[in-house]
Formats: sequence, C-alpha cells, structure tokens
Amino acid sequence: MEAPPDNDVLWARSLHFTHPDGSPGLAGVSLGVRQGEILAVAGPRGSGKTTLLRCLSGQVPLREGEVWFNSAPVHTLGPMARERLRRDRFGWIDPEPVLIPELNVWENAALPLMLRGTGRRRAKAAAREWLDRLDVGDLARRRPRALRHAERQRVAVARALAPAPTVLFADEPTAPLHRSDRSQVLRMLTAAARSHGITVVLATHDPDTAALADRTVHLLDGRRVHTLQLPEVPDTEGRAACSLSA
Ligand SMILES: Nc1ncnc2c1ncn2[C@@H]1O[C@H](COP(=O)(O)OP(=O)(O)OP(=O)(O)O)[C@@H](O)[C@H]1O
Repeated sequence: MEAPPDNDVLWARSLHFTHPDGSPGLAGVSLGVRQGEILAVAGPRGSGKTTLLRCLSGQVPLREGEVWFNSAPVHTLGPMARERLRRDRFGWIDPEPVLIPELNVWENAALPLMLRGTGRRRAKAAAREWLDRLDVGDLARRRPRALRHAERQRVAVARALAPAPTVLFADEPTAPLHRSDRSQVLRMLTAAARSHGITVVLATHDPDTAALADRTVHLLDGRRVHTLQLPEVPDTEGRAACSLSA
C-alpha cells in the first residue's frame, strides 16, 4: 500500500462506488486535498459530488479504492473507528438543514462539541460565538421549528464550524439560502475556514460558489474530468468566432 504525499490532509486513490441498488456512484476518482485548502468539487446534478464527499468522509464503506486522512488509512477502518473519526475530526453541512427539533438553536450548534467531550459551558460559548457571526445569535433560545428555512441553514453552518473540524465537508451548503444571503454565508464560511486553518471540501454546481475555492475538481458521471480554460478574447473577436461557427 503506497502512502500519500505528506502535505495532503486527505488523499484518495481510485475510488469506485456502487449504490446498494446497483446505481453507479463513482468510477475511479483520485484526488488530494492539501492542509488548509478550500477545494470545490463541481459538476452537474447526479455527477457524484455527494457520493464522493460521503466516501472521503468515511460515511460509507469503500469496496474499491483508498482514502487516507493525515497519512493514515480510512478505508481499512471499521464502522466504529470511522464514526469516531467523523465525530472528532470532520464536520459536515448538508444541502438541507437537519436540526434536532427537541433542542433549541444553541444546543443544536453546541452538540458536536459536547459529543467530543467539551463541557456544556464552553460548548455553549463557542456555539453562541458562531451563531452571532452567522447573524442568528438572537435566535439562540428558539426551537428549530420557529426559524425560517434559511435561518436553520445558518444554524447548521454554525454547528459545523463551532468545533473547528480538521476537514469540513460542505455539500451545497448554501442551496436553501436566498441568492442575496448566499454569498454572505459563503464568504463567512470560507473566511472562517481560512482563519482557523480548516480544510474544506465543497460540493457545488454553482460556478460563483466554486470561484471562492482555491482549486476546483470537476466530476461527470462519477469520474474526474479536466476542463479547459480558454483564454479571454476581446468581445468582438468572440462574437466573430461565434458567427463563423454558426
Ligand atoms: N442512495 C442512492 N441510491 C441509488 N442511487 C443513488 C443514491 N444516491 C445517489 N444515487 C445516484 O448516484 C449518482 C450520483 O449521485 P450524487 O448524489 O452523488 O450526485 P451529485 O453530483 O451530488 O448530484 P446533486 O447535485 O443532485 O446532489 C446519481 O446517478 C444518483 O442518481
């Protein structure tokens, strides 16, 4: 088994994944993510972005391929060890806010910290700090059902950032937000990641979102594809080229 490069916090080789019903998920994806990097995983709907994030974060067992975290193999870990790794080192943001209805907002945001063993008082302070940064601090005592959809997603982002995970997996994290909120939350997320040295793997089909990342890998039909950056051409030349090919 060949070990990954030292400066990659996450490294995957030849990931293949088939869903339980036989649907193809990934067909041989390899990539490395450097410490502190914000990596966008871009591609159209159904291209395998969520599946890739789930494989990289140890949510699903791999049948073929390797995933390494900080030079230690993840693909050979059993379910309990993968769960511990996810709890202690990884954060996750879903496209839809999934909060615990019985807990209030700050308890939801503090939960991952408390599951790691942080005391209630410190966890609450950290949660409230992130809720404030995401402009939902004044809702801290409300139950999720009393919040708007976009507010619940801000709470989910605060919850993911509060424990300062080593790697944050964000699957279309701003999908439920209004367009005007989207860039503010994304900038907040990327700035927080940079200032805390959090590595981010960000699935998106939105080029504006991908533009905030340090690097983008593109998926199509469960495979990595390379996109060509065409050189900028003056508008008139572009139009001429278009009309020539028409
Ligand atoms: N639980 C599942 N069972 C069966 N097939 C699935 C399952 N989840 C995803 N798929 C299929 O796997 C392929 C990749 O899906 P995936 O959700 O990873 O893509 P995606 O790029 O994240 O798409 P989206 O942008 O819509 O979330 C698709 O063909 C999808 O229909």
